[in-house]
Amino acid sequence: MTDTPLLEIDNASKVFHLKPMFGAGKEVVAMRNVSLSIHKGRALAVVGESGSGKSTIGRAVTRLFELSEGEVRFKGRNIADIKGRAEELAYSQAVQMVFQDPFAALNPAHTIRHHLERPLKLHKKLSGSGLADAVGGVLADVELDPSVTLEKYPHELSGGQRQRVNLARALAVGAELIVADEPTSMLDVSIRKSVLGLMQRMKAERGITFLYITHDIATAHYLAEDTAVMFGGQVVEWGPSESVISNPQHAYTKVLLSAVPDPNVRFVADADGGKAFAENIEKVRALARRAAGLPVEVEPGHFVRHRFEDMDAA
Ligand SMILES: Nc1ncnc2c1ncn2[C@@H]1O[C@H](COP(=O)(O)OP(=O)(O)OP(=O)(O)O)[C@@H](O)[C@H]1O
Repeated sequence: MTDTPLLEIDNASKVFHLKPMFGAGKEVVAMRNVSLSIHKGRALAVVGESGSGKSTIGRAVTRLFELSEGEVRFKGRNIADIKGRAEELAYSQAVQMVFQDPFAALNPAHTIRHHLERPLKLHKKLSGSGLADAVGGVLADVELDPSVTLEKYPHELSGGQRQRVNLARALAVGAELIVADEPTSMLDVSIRKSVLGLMQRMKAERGITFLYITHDIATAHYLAEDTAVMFGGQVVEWGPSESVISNPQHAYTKVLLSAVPDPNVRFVADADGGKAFAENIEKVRALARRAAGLPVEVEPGHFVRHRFEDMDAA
Protein backbone atom coordinates (compact mmCIF):
# COMPACT_ATOMS: atom_id res chain seq x y z
CA MET A 1 0.00 0.00 0.00
CA THR A 2 1.33 3.45 -0.86
CA ASP A 3 1.01 6.08 1.81
CA THR A 4 -1.27 8.48 -0.04
CA PRO A 5 -4.75 6.99 -0.41
CA LEU A 6 -6.20 7.05 -3.92
CA LEU A 7 -9.27 8.81 -2.54
CA GLU A 8 -9.53 10.95 0.59
CA ILE A 9 -12.74 12.55 1.77
CA ASP A 10 -11.68 15.08 4.34
CA ASN A 11 -14.23 16.66 6.71
CA ALA A 12 -16.73 16.95 3.85
CA SER A 13 -20.15 18.49 4.38
CA LYS A 14 -22.94 19.27 1.95
CA VAL A 15 -25.93 21.45 2.70
CA PHE A 16 -28.68 21.71 0.09
CA HIS A 17 -30.72 24.91 0.24
CA LEU A 18 -34.28 24.17 -0.78
CA LYS A 19 -36.43 27.08 -1.94
CA PRO A 20 -39.99 25.83 -2.39
CA MET A 21 -42.41 27.88 -4.47
CA PHE A 22 -44.51 28.44 -1.35
CA GLY A 23 -43.44 28.71 2.28
CA ALA A 24 -40.08 29.17 3.88
CA GLY A 25 -36.88 27.79 2.44
CA LYS A 26 -35.07 25.07 4.32
CA GLU A 27 -31.70 23.47 4.52
CA VAL A 28 -30.95 19.76 4.21
CA VAL A 29 -27.63 18.63 5.62
CA ALA A 30 -27.01 15.64 3.36
CA MET A 31 -23.46 15.02 4.51
CA ARG A 32 -21.89 16.15 7.77
CA ASN A 33 -18.14 16.22 8.45
CA VAL A 34 -17.43 12.98 6.61
CA SER A 35 -13.82 11.80 6.55
CA LEU A 36 -13.02 8.54 4.77
CA SER A 37 -10.23 7.23 2.58
CA ILE A 38 -9.50 4.31 0.24
CA HIS A 39 -6.16 3.02 -0.93
CA LYS A 40 -5.63 1.80 -4.48
CA GLY A 41 -6.93 -1.70 -5.15
CA ARG A 42 -9.17 -1.73 -2.09
CA ALA A 43 -12.85 -1.20 -1.51
CA LEU A 44 -14.77 0.83 1.03
CA ALA A 45 -18.43 0.04 1.60
CA VAL A 46 -20.64 2.93 2.67
CA VAL A 47 -23.82 1.47 4.17
CA GLY A 48 -26.98 2.99 5.54
CA GLU A 49 -30.71 3.24 5.01
CA SER A 50 -32.39 5.37 2.39
CA GLY A 51 -31.71 9.08 2.94
CA SER A 52 -28.64 8.49 5.12
CA GLY A 53 -26.41 10.39 2.71
CA LYS A 54 -24.57 7.53 0.98
CA SER A 55 -25.25 8.67 -2.57
CA THR A 56 -24.32 12.24 -1.67
CA ILE A 57 -20.79 10.96 -0.99
CA GLY A 58 -20.73 9.28 -4.42
CA ARG A 59 -22.00 12.42 -6.12
CA ALA A 60 -19.39 14.55 -4.34
CA VAL A 61 -16.63 12.22 -5.51
CA THR A 62 -17.88 12.36 -9.11
CA ARG A 63 -17.92 16.20 -8.94
CA LEU A 64 -21.65 16.58 -9.42
CA PHE A 65 -21.66 19.47 -6.97
CA GLU A 66 -19.30 21.52 -4.85
CA LEU A 67 -18.90 20.75 -1.17
CA SER A 68 -20.15 23.21 1.44
CA GLU A 69 -17.13 22.40 3.58
CA GLY A 70 -14.07 20.17 3.44
CA GLU A 71 -12.48 18.56 0.42
CA VAL A 72 -12.17 15.42 -1.67
CA ARG A 73 -8.67 14.52 -2.81
CA PHE A 74 -7.84 12.10 -5.62
CA LYS A 75 -4.20 11.01 -5.63
CA GLY A 76 -3.55 13.80 -3.17
CA ARG A 77 -5.09 16.58 -5.33
CA ASN A 78 -8.18 18.50 -4.24
CA ILE A 79 -10.75 17.74 -6.96
CA ALA A 80 -12.17 21.26 -6.56
CA ASP A 81 -8.89 22.50 -8.07
CA ILE A 82 -9.27 20.44 -11.23
CA LYS A 83 -9.33 23.01 -14.04
CA GLY A 84 -9.35 22.90 -17.80
CA ARG A 85 -10.73 20.43 -20.25
CA ALA A 86 -7.80 17.99 -20.27
CA GLU A 87 -7.70 17.64 -16.50
CA GLU A 88 -11.49 17.37 -16.22
CA LEU A 89 -11.57 14.68 -18.90
CA ALA A 90 -8.76 12.74 -17.21
CA TYR A 91 -10.66 12.81 -13.90
CA SER A 92 -13.98 11.82 -15.45
CA GLN A 93 -12.23 8.85 -17.08
CA ALA A 94 -10.41 7.77 -13.94
CA VAL A 95 -13.50 7.99 -11.73
CA GLN A 96 -16.46 6.11 -13.14
CA MET A 97 -19.91 5.59 -11.71
CA VAL A 98 -21.96 2.37 -11.92
CA PHE A 99 -25.60 2.78 -10.98
CA GLN A 100 -28.36 0.70 -9.46
CA ASP A 101 -30.35 0.31 -12.67
CA PRO A 102 -28.07 -1.42 -15.17
CA PHE A 103 -30.51 -0.74 -18.01
CA ALA A 104 -30.78 3.01 -17.52
CA ALA A 105 -27.08 3.57 -18.15
CA LEU A 106 -27.14 1.80 -21.54
CA ASN A 107 -28.54 3.19 -24.77
CA PRO A 108 -31.26 0.76 -25.95
CA ALA A 109 -30.62 1.71 -29.59
CA HIS A 110 -27.03 0.48 -29.61
CA THR A 111 -25.37 -2.91 -29.38
CA ILE A 112 -22.94 -3.88 -26.66
CA ARG A 113 -20.17 -3.63 -29.26
CA HIS A 114 -21.02 0.05 -29.75
CA HIS A 115 -21.06 0.71 -26.00
CA LEU A 116 -17.59 -0.74 -25.58
CA GLU A 117 -15.93 0.40 -28.81
CA ARG A 118 -16.94 4.02 -28.38
CA PRO A 119 -14.86 4.80 -25.28
CA LEU A 120 -11.92 2.79 -26.59
CA LYS A 121 -11.93 4.76 -29.87
CA LEU A 122 -12.54 8.08 -28.16
CA HIS A 123 -10.24 7.87 -25.17
CA LYS A 124 -7.63 5.34 -26.18
CA LYS A 125 -7.67 6.18 -29.92
CA LEU A 126 -7.85 2.49 -30.83
CA SER A 127 -8.94 1.09 -34.18
CA GLY A 128 -8.72 -2.12 -36.23
CA SER A 129 -7.29 -5.18 -34.53
CA GLY A 130 -6.13 -3.16 -31.51
CA LEU A 131 -9.73 -2.11 -30.93
CA ALA A 132 -11.04 -5.67 -31.38
CA ASP A 133 -8.45 -6.99 -28.93
CA ALA A 134 -9.29 -4.32 -26.36
CA VAL A 135 -13.05 -5.01 -26.63
CA GLY A 136 -12.35 -8.74 -26.20
CA GLY A 137 -10.10 -7.92 -23.26
CA VAL A 138 -12.63 -5.88 -21.29
CA LEU A 139 -15.36 -8.44 -21.97
CA ALA A 140 -13.04 -11.20 -20.72
CA ASP A 141 -12.35 -9.09 -17.64
CA VAL A 142 -16.06 -9.09 -16.81
CA GLU A 143 -16.45 -12.75 -17.78
CA LEU A 144 -18.78 -12.26 -20.74
CA ASP A 145 -18.41 -14.29 -23.92
CA PRO A 146 -17.83 -11.88 -26.85
CA SER A 147 -19.39 -14.26 -29.39
CA VAL A 148 -22.75 -14.20 -27.63
CA THR A 149 -22.67 -10.67 -26.24
CA LEU A 150 -21.21 -8.20 -28.71
CA GLU A 151 -24.02 -7.99 -31.25
CA LYS A 152 -26.79 -7.99 -28.66
CA TYR A 153 -28.82 -4.96 -27.58
CA PRO A 154 -29.14 -4.15 -23.88
CA HIS A 155 -32.71 -5.52 -23.66
CA GLU A 156 -31.48 -8.91 -24.90
CA LEU A 157 -29.24 -9.38 -21.86
CA SER A 158 -30.11 -10.31 -18.28
CA GLY A 159 -29.80 -7.71 -15.51
CA GLY A 160 -26.58 -9.30 -14.28
CA GLN A 161 -25.09 -9.31 -17.79
CA ARG A 162 -26.05 -5.67 -18.26
CA GLN A 163 -24.31 -4.73 -15.03
CA ARG A 164 -21.24 -6.63 -16.27
CA VAL A 165 -21.38 -4.55 -19.47
CA ASN A 166 -21.48 -1.38 -17.35
CA LEU A 167 -18.41 -2.55 -15.47
CA ALA A 168 -16.71 -3.44 -18.80
CA ARG A 169 -17.49 0.05 -20.07
CA ALA A 170 -15.93 1.60 -16.97
CA LEU A 171 -12.78 -0.45 -17.69
CA ALA A 172 -12.85 0.59 -21.35
CA VAL A 173 -12.91 4.25 -20.34
CA GLY A 174 -9.90 3.67 -18.09
CA ALA A 175 -11.46 3.64 -14.62
CA GLU A 176 -9.16 3.58 -11.63
CA LEU A 177 -11.92 4.22 -9.09
CA ILE A 178 -15.45 2.91 -9.57
CA VAL A 179 -18.21 4.48 -7.50
CA ALA A 180 -20.76 1.67 -7.45
CA ASP A 181 -24.08 2.97 -6.12
CA GLU A 182 -26.29 -0.01 -5.17
CA PRO A 183 -24.92 -1.97 -8.17
CA THR A 184 -26.65 -5.22 -7.23
CA SER A 185 -29.87 -4.13 -5.57
CA MET A 186 -31.97 -4.45 -8.74
CA LEU A 187 -30.55 -7.86 -9.57
CA ASP A 188 -31.97 -11.23 -8.60
CA VAL A 189 -30.64 -12.42 -5.28
CA SER A 190 -29.09 -15.45 -7.01
CA ILE A 191 -26.80 -13.33 -9.21
CA ARG A 192 -25.90 -10.59 -6.73
CA LYS A 193 -23.01 -12.59 -5.33
CA SER A 194 -21.60 -13.31 -8.78
CA VAL A 195 -21.51 -9.59 -9.67
CA LEU A 196 -19.93 -8.80 -6.29
CA GLY A 197 -17.45 -11.61 -6.93
CA LEU A 198 -16.60 -10.05 -10.28
CA MET A 199 -15.99 -6.66 -8.65
CA GLN A 200 -13.81 -8.42 -6.09
CA ARG A 201 -11.70 -9.91 -8.92
CA MET A 202 -11.49 -6.55 -10.73
CA LYS A 203 -10.05 -5.19 -7.51
CA ALA A 204 -7.64 -8.06 -6.87
CA GLU A 205 -6.50 -8.66 -10.44
CA ARG A 206 -6.76 -5.22 -12.04
CA GLY A 207 -6.11 -3.01 -9.03
CA ILE A 208 -9.46 -1.23 -9.47
CA THR A 209 -10.57 0.69 -6.39
CA PHE A 210 -14.23 0.67 -5.34
CA LEU A 211 -16.42 3.01 -3.36
CA TYR A 212 -19.29 0.60 -2.82
CA ILE A 213 -22.53 2.28 -1.76
CA THR A 214 -25.20 -0.06 -0.41
CA HIS A 215 -28.13 -0.32 1.98
CA ASP A 216 -27.22 -3.98 2.49
CA ILE A 217 -24.53 -4.38 5.14
CA ALA A 218 -24.51 -8.15 4.53
CA THR A 219 -22.90 -7.65 1.12
CA ALA A 220 -20.23 -5.24 2.35
CA HIS A 221 -17.76 -7.89 3.45
CA TYR A 222 -17.87 -9.74 0.09
CA LEU A 223 -16.12 -6.84 -1.54
CA ALA A 224 -14.91 -4.26 0.91
CA GLU A 225 -11.99 -4.41 3.31
CA ASP A 226 -13.45 -1.44 5.12
CA THR A 227 -17.00 -0.44 5.98
CA ALA A 228 -18.46 2.91 7.02
CA VAL A 229 -21.98 3.06 8.45
CA MET A 230 -23.91 6.26 7.78
CA PHE A 231 -26.95 7.81 9.30
CA GLY A 232 -28.33 11.32 9.02
CA GLY A 233 -25.43 12.45 6.85
CA GLN A 234 -22.74 11.35 9.27
CA VAL A 235 -20.54 8.32 9.53
CA VAL A 236 -21.41 6.77 12.88
CA GLU A 237 -19.07 3.77 12.79
CA TRP A 238 -16.23 2.69 10.52
CA GLY A 239 -13.33 0.30 10.32
CA PRO A 240 -12.29 -3.06 8.88
CA SER A 241 -15.46 -4.78 7.60
CA GLU A 242 -14.81 -7.93 9.61
CA SER A 243 -14.50 -5.95 12.80
CA VAL A 244 -17.54 -3.71 12.17
CA ILE A 245 -19.70 -6.72 11.27
CA SER A 246 -18.58 -9.12 13.97
CA ASN A 247 -18.20 -6.56 16.73
CA PRO A 248 -20.65 -3.70 15.99
CA GLN A 249 -20.45 -0.88 18.48
CA HIS A 250 -23.10 1.58 17.37
CA ALA A 251 -26.75 0.78 18.07
CA TYR A 252 -27.60 1.73 14.48
CA THR A 253 -25.03 -0.72 13.07
CA LYS A 254 -26.68 -3.40 15.22
CA VAL A 255 -30.06 -2.53 13.78
CA LEU A 256 -28.71 -2.88 10.24
CA LEU A 257 -27.13 -6.22 11.13
CA SER A 258 -30.20 -7.53 12.90
CA ALA A 259 -32.08 -7.16 9.61
CA VAL A 260 -29.55 -9.34 7.77
CA PRO A 261 -30.95 -12.74 6.83
CA ASP A 262 -27.59 -14.05 5.58
CA PRO A 263 -26.25 -16.91 7.76
CA ASN A 264 -22.75 -16.36 6.33
CA VAL A 265 -22.45 -13.00 8.02
CA ARG A 266 -20.54 -13.59 11.21
CA PHE A 267 -22.51 -11.17 13.32
CA VAL A 268 -22.00 -11.92 16.97
CA ALA A 269 -25.22 -10.43 18.25
CA ASP A 270 -26.11 -10.03 21.86
CA ALA A 271 -28.59 -12.48 23.36
CA ASP A 272 -31.62 -10.98 21.61
CA GLY A 273 -29.91 -10.59 18.24
CA GLY A 274 -30.09 -6.81 18.38
CA LYS A 275 -33.89 -6.84 18.62
CA ALA A 276 -33.93 -4.38 21.51
CA PHE A 277 -32.26 -1.85 19.28
CA ALA A 278 -34.59 -2.59 16.37
CA GLU A 279 -37.58 -2.05 18.66
CA ASN A 280 -36.11 1.24 19.81
CA ILE A 281 -35.28 2.37 16.31
CA GLU A 282 -36.37 5.98 16.84
CA LYS A 283 -34.12 6.22 19.88
CA VAL A 284 -31.28 4.72 17.86
CA ARG A 285 -31.88 7.19 15.05
CA ALA A 286 -31.90 10.07 17.54
CA LEU A 287 -28.55 8.84 18.84
CA ALA A 288 -27.10 8.56 15.35
CA ARG A 289 -28.37 12.03 14.47
CA ARG A 290 -26.61 13.72 17.37
CA ALA A 291 -23.76 16.03 16.53
CA ALA A 292 -20.64 13.98 16.18
CA GLY A 293 -18.39 13.90 19.19
CA LEU A 294 -14.84 12.68 19.08
CA PRO A 295 -14.78 9.10 17.79
CA VAL A 296 -13.64 6.28 20.04
CA GLU A 297 -11.25 3.62 18.66
CA VAL A 298 -12.61 0.30 19.87
CA GLU A 299 -10.21 -1.99 18.00
CA PRO A 300 -7.30 -1.06 15.71
CA GLY A 301 -8.80 1.11 12.97
CA HIS A 302 -12.39 0.52 14.16
CA PHE A 303 -14.05 3.74 15.29
CA VAL A 304 -17.48 4.62 16.65
CA ARG A 305 -19.11 7.98 17.35
CA HIS A 306 -21.43 6.98 20.17
CA ARG A 307 -21.40 3.85 22.29
CA PHE A 308 -24.41 1.73 23.26
CA GLU A 309 -24.27 3.29 26.70
CA ASP A 310 -25.04 6.66 25.16
CA MET A 311 -28.41 5.51 23.88
CA ASP A 312 -30.38 6.18 27.02
CA ALA A 313 -29.08 9.73 27.01
CA ALA A 314 -30.21 10.26 23.40
N1 LIG B 1 -29.99 17.66 -4.76
C1 LIG B 1 -30.58 17.60 -3.55
N2 LIG B 1 -31.36 18.61 -3.12
C2 LIG B 1 -31.92 18.55 -1.91
N3 LIG B 1 -31.79 17.54 -1.02
C3 LIG B 1 -31.03 16.51 -1.40
C4 LIG B 1 -30.39 16.49 -2.68
N4 LIG B 1 -29.69 15.32 -2.77
C5 LIG B 1 -29.90 14.66 -1.61
N5 LIG B 1 -30.70 15.37 -0.79
C6 LIG B 1 -31.14 14.98 0.56
O1 LIG B 1 -30.00 14.60 1.29
C7 LIG B 1 -30.27 13.45 2.10
C8 LIG B 1 -29.33 12.32 1.74
O2 LIG B 1 -29.64 11.88 0.42
P1 LIG B 1 -28.85 10.69 -0.32
O3 LIG B 1 -29.43 10.53 -1.69
O4 LIG B 1 -27.39 10.92 -0.22
O5 LIG B 1 -29.25 9.46 0.59
P2 LIG B 1 -29.02 7.90 0.32
O6 LIG B 1 -28.56 7.32 1.61
O7 LIG B 1 -28.15 7.69 -0.85
O8 LIG B 1 -30.49 7.40 0.05
P3 LIG B 1 -31.04 6.56 -1.20
O9 LIG B 1 -30.47 5.19 -1.04
O10 LIG B 1 -32.53 6.62 -1.01
O11 LIG B 1 -30.56 7.28 -2.43
C9 LIG B 1 -31.74 13.12 1.88
O12 LIG B 1 -32.47 13.74 2.90
C10 LIG B 1 -32.04 13.75 0.55
O13 LIG B 1 -33.40 14.10 0.45
